[in-house]
Amino acid sequence: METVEKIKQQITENPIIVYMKGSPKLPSCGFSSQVAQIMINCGEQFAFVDILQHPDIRAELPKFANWPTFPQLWIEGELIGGCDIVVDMFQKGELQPLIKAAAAKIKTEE
Ligand SMILES: N[C@@H](CCC(=O)N[C@@H](CS)C(=O)NCC(=O)O)C(=O)O
Ligand code: FES
Repeated sequence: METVEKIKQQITENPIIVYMKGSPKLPSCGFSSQVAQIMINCGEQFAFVDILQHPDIRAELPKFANWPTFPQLWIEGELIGGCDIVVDMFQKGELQPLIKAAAAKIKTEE
């Protein structure tokens, strides 16, 4: 499958997905670690892709997303942002409702 198709499939099939360096349990970069910690804190399941294991996605996603860096949080097929934005939204209490709403939809669909 073409990389862009793979990305589209991932963001469609996973209502909450983080593209990051390393894994939530073992992040390979402080920015990815911060976002993973916040996601864990929100208490809902989320998917992740370790872009260090997927150089094709690392190369293609920034073009597709029009966002140059990692991590990237995507909710329901839309880019929410990187580390700065996620931290800011979390601190303002704006992230949790988004996560909860997306997670609630997953639970209803099951
Ligand atoms: N200010 C950024 C910090 C993230 C960042 O600068 N990421 C860099 C270093 S980890 C990056 O992804 N560079 C491109 C790459 O490594 O492919 C944010 O809010 O997400
Ligand atoms: S890997 Fe060096 S700043 Fe993220």
